[in-house]
Amino acid sequence: MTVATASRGRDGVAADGVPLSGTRVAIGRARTIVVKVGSSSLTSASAGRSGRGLDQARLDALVDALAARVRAGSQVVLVSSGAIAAGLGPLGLRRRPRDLATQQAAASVGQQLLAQRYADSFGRHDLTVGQVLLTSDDVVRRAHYRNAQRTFGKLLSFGVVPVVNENDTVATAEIRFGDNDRLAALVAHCVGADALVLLSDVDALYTGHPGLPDSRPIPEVADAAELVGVGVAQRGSDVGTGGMESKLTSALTATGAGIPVLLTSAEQAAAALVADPVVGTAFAPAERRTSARMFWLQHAATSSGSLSLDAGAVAAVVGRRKSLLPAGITAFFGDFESGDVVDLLDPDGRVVARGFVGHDAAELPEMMGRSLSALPDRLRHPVVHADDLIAVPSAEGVPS
Ligand SMILES: Nc1ncnc2c1ncn2[C@@H]1O[C@H](COP(=O)(O)OP(=O)(O)O)[C@@H](O)[C@H]1O
Ligand SMILES: N[C@@H](CCC(=O)OP(=O)(O)O)C(=O)O
Repeated sequence: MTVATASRGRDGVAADGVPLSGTRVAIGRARTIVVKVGSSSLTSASAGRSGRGLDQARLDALVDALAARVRAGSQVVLVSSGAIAAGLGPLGLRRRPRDLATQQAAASVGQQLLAQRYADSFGRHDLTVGQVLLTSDDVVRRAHYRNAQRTFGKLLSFGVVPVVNENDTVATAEIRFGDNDRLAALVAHCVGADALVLLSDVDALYTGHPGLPDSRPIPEVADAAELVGVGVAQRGSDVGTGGMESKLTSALTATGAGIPVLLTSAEQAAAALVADPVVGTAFAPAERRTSARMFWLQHAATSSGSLSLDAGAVAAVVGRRKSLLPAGITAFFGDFESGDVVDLLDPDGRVVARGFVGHDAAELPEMMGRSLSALPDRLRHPVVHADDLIAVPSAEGVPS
């Protein structure tokens, strides 16, 4: 694994003379910044009556750092986990429940507490917060997405700090994000953020699990390819859900949309949110920003069906960015029409790309496995054109 110097944008020099990558300079100067904090960073064992509970000192320290950034002229959106963790104590639960109904009950109680704590804490800085609870429907459906975008815009124009969480209480298994790391990347895109800061209980991304003696922090990630070989544990902490894998997926989602990302611990929030942040791991934005249409296709849209590809078609579509031709399709599922969104599956059934399909499902039986030249004129065009296709990023190749 290489530990590269990510320096998209102009490099700089921190106050103490340390050279700063362009990514870090951009994060330090971001006008609109989305900050995500995980449950483990807002709770502690000592703060809870039975299990972990909301830790007011930790929450206040985070809010102080965010308020300083607002005072410095930035617009800040906070994506905060912690509703379920905050609800455990009041319900007499010792640990995070596994079943959805009890998680929802805990979130209902905990979100209320969390929102009140944030309102009080930001109030110390004369800042007003606005609660925004989202389900995946709010980003999957374009009209809802634009509605959320307008709401964020209005809140920010009033100088309000939006505090976002998943609407756990009403989200059913089907419409759940399940982890706020992904939600934070989508919110960053939605508000047109200039930077995303992911705050967790670990100070950086490490080459392996931070508990292992050989693991070393990675200061800069210039490209997703550098993550191959990095070891991540899939499970999160006892109170969180995501784990490091979901943070990497979130970081790659944001950088793919041209948004630089800083990953560090909530304890370093003050150092992460100043002008020249030297802490944590900085992920450089991709050189080419994904268009809003393709970002939506890649990360948010629900698919109407799927196409199974043979290995050659996967290599052509994902590796060489070619159009998907009927010869490489081995099966299809769903009743889609031309223009609908479909998932493209590799021979192991993993989603490797998504696209706007160019044919109705009813046309495919006649086309599958055949070359275009063997088809009648009306069917002689790609099943998914290269311009309508996007590979799905994953933190795969990142074994646990
Ligand atoms: N390669 C790695 N680098 C850093 N942390 C890792 C790595 N692999 C696993 N982790 C673990 O991921 C955890 C953070 O995930 P999680 O508990 O879900 O955080 P949060 O509640 O902040 O979302 C850390 O506590 C750390 O032990
Ligand atoms: N929406 C849930 C948090 C889910 C989640 O992603 O948690 P975490 O891994 O701590 O960021 C809650 O508020 O409890």
